[in-house]
Amino acid sequence: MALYTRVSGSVGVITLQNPPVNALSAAVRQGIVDMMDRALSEPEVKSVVICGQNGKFCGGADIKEFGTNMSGPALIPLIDRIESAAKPVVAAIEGIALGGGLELALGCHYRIAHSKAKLGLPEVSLGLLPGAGGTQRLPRLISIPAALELITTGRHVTAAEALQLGIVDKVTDRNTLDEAVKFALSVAGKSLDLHRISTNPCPHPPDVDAVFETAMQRVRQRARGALAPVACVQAVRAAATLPYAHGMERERELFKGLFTSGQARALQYYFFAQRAVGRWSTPGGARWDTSKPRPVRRAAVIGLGTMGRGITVALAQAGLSVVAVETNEKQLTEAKQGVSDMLERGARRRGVPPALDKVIYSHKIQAVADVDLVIEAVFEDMELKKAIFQQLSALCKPGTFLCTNTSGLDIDELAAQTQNPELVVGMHFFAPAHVMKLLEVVYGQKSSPQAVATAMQIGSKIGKVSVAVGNCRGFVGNRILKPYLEQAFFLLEEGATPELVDKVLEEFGFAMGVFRMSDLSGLDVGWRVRKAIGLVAPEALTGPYARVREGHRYSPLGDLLCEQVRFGQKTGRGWYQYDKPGGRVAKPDPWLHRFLEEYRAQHGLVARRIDHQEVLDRCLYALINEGFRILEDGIAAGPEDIDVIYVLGYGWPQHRGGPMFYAGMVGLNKVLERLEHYHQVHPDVPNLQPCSLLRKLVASGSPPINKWREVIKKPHSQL
Ligand SMILES: CC/C=C\C=C\CC(=O)SCCNC(=O)CCNC(=O)[C@H](O)C(C)(C)COP(=O)(O)OP(=O)(O)OC[C@H]1O[C@@H](n2cnc3c(N)ncnc32)[C@H](O)[C@@H]1OP(=O)(O)O
Repeated sequence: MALYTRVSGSVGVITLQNPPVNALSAAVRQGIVDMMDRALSEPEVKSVVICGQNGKFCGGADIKEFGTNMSGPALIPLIDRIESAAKPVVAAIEGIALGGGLELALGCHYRIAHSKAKLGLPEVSLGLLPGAGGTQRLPRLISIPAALELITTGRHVTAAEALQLGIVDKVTDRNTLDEAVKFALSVAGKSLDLHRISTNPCPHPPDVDAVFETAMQRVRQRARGALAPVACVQAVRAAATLPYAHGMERERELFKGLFTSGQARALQYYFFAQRAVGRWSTPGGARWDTSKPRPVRRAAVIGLGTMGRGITVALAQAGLSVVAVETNEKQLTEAKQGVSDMLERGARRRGVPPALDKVIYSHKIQAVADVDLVIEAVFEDMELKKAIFQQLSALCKPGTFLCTNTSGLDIDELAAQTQNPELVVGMHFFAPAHVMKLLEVVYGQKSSPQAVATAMQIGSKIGKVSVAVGNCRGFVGNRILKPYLEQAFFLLEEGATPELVDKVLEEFGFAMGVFRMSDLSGLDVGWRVRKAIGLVAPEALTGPYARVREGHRYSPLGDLLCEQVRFGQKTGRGWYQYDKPGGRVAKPDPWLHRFLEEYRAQHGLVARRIDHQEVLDRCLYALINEGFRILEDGIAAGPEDIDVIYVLGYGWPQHRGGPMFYAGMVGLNKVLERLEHYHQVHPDVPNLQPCSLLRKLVASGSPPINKWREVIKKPHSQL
């Protein structure tokens, strides 16, 4: 709803009231209409101010209303009514003016913002475009190139940048409402002709066609199949080429197309999923709302390889004091330089002083004695990690949380090395650790609720989306990755090439196909893990057992490449070739094609033509099937956890919501039917055998994703 008050005798103040972000629900829209009528009809009122309750102007349309039978006044006529009012209307922007909230402000004649406010049109990240005149008013106000950039990226701008761009008229450090009222008094009775943005012409750059062509190329490249960014460019083009009324028609038409799209549903699901993962729970009954984190002032990082350096930077940038330990003197010297460079680069980008003084370096593990939390980030070797956990347990002050950045080793085995296993949790970062938004917080059998809560809180403090998951080999992300990789290898054995598989996955929207990704992250990483668990044959096997492990089909292709020191980009050769070690541009490699032919001949495999659909089906459905197993095992509390992990950590396209959401979109019965088919063709591949939770869901009538937890019936259900 909206509240109306009169201040200073002649200013009508309309306050939007809809916590937590004053979203434009039906009740708020109705409130604005009613209060505007009142303000315009009271003869004593000479000007109007619109503001939001609790220091937030407006977070835009109420996303929870999308997909329901929307009632109440429509936003476009409401904004038009404000703009055409005969009395000046001033938006007093505190906190946020986003999406429909900024569009509402653009309908006002003036905008005053607090210096800490953020403004933006982020609809593109919800699969939409600004559909209440934003695509037509913003270019008229700030120019086509600037509007294109903001609308196609959804970027939030600071009040200072908004002032520079011309989005707001004034920025204040004082009480925004008081300033807006003063301003409203000063403009009462003045002509509003130049302040009705929709009546102004859209300023044309001389090379307008080139501007749109470049913008379209850029969004198509970045969008990887997403519809909204493309529609945003088309809508802004309408502002540049059509009169306002026709531009609005075009905006409405494009908005309608997006609003009902699967992509918009997926992105809106993903928006809420990212928030839902914060309401974590464990099968033991620990929960986000009953577990209190302990404050962490000083942390330590053990091991300053690539991951340890990134973690150090992430912690220091968030203001934590860090003791960075590396026992190898040469590595320590390099790490000091590397961490300092990263901190300086990050500080330059963010316009703040570098947090160099937050990091103390040491080559002695004893330096951790006084910290509140340690993150071990040494080489992925269980024996080495065990030894370190024994040392940490003896050296650290009582109560220090001991965390490991392992990407898949057993947390309980590490916890068992310590005197206080309840203090041990996994904190699995993704490379580069100071950049990637994802953190898997892995609880073991004995992890205390406080340890989980503390790791989750550190995650949010350093800007990560943290997901609490159970302990199993590979946790959630790497466990799901395994059957996906496995299918990709099998497809090569059967006749595909890395180029074909990658092309299909990239067309689906993955940031990178599986083989290009593997070359980037290094083939040797998985090889070492496979060796440690006894999957890699000590010498080249031939005959029927060469491609079988533990009674199931196994592809040694990755191992064979590693034996040739083809580790990917770092060695200049992997599934592709690169112009030099460390090169980035993947080129098809005739050597690899010959190698595959010889391999097939050696193992009596006959290459067949593999179509795109089969590549997609087998890679994605094997992955999704493992996702259902993870839910069944209670390793993830709900499908949102898996989806957020896969989007943020593994390049799954956001506009497809995540693998579990995608399964629901495709239809669970179709996923089941395809898995049954492929398992029949490949009975020696257990990962293709449909999991019983998937069967159970289909038998329950394939409920929507927000009802899956009722079928899973795990104790830590949150939905
Ligand atoms: C003809 C059609 C006309 C107009 C169409 C207009 C389209 C739009 O306006 S679409 C909406 C555009 N707005 C946004 O995209 C903003 C989305 N929100 C955010 O980015 C952030 O929430 C934030 C506003 C920057 C606040 O961030 P933070 O302080 O970190 O809090 P959160 O945890 O993110 O949010 C708190 C709480 O609020 C819920 N929420 C936020 N925005 C909305 C919204 N627009 N509608 C409904 N609910 C919203 C959010 O989900 C959180 O609640 P949970 O219960 O925890 O999920």
